[in-house]
Amino acid sequence: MTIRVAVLGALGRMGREVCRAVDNAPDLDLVAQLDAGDDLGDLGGADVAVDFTVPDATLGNVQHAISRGVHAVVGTTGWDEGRLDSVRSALAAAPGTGVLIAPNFALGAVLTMKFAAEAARFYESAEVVELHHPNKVDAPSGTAMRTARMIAEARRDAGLPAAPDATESSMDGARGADVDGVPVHAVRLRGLVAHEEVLFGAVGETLTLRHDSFDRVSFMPGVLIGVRNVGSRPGLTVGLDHYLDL
Ligand SMILES: NC(=O)C1=CN([C@@H]2O[C@H](COP(=O)(O)OP(=O)(O)OC[C@H]3O[C@@H](n4cnc5c(N)ncnc54)[C@H](OP(=O)(O)O)[C@@H]3O)[C@@H](O)[C@H]2O)C=CC1
Ligand SMILES: O=C(O)C1=N[C@H](C(=O)O)C[C@H](O)C1
Repeated sequence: MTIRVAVLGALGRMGREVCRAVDNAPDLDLVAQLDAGDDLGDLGGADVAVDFTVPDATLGNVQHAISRGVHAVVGTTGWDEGRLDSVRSALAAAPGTGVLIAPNFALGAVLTMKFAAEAARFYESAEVVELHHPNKVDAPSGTAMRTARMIAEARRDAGLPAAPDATESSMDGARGADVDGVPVHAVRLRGLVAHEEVLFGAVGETLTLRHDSFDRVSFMPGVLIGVRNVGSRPGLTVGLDHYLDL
């Protein structure tokens, strides 16, 4: 059966790539390409809406899709617990509808988060460095924030104390953003696409996990997994790892 797909943010860097990937998939039909200022209407009669827009717009877009019984696959960043709760409330009135929100659709990035969560309990120190193209509007990246939160949760579960840090005075920002107790540093550099390093330290050793997306095509296999499966996963799912049974 063909799945009809609407792309929101279709003129953006990710949206253009998603339109190409959907166009090239024999089992998918690209029925709507919508961008800022467009009336979302009935989303072109889509079964699934894919959202790569901006943090300020994505919640409204998802609520619009849910209100029409259209499943949603969302890569846009800027989600916090309050916004996720709004999605859950909207879904309560549309029990058959599925929403997948994933901060990163690159398989290597999903694995990096998983490996980071596994490694966290063995190390005294952990920090995250994310590196992106300079047109990115948010910092830290959604991926880095999720990685930091997964590390923090694993550290708490293992009963680890705060990582040692004797810094008494520093310039603003020098120690990065504090995400659930894990320092997260953001680099913006021409030439980059999307990259992340997770640094772990213990006495006498370090472990570095690194993932690089050199091209936005790297996100497409994950997006298509989302599009093909969201219809059979009602409710809200956060993270592509759940669709991969990791
Ligand atoms: N989960 C993942 O794997 C990935 C997630 N991302 C995230 O995806 C998002 C988009 O990234 P990127 O493509 O680089 O950004 P872009 O700025 O290139 O694209 C966003 C597009 O959305 C449009 N837009 C703005 N508001 C609306 C609206 N209300 N409805 C429809 N379209 C709208 C923008 O139009 P205009 O420019 O006119 O405002 C623009 O064309 C970011 O949050 C980014 O972090 C990025 C890569 C991978
Ligand atoms: O804006 C981007 O480019 C990216 N955004 C996502 C994020 O904030 O984590 C995913 C990836 O890092 C690329």
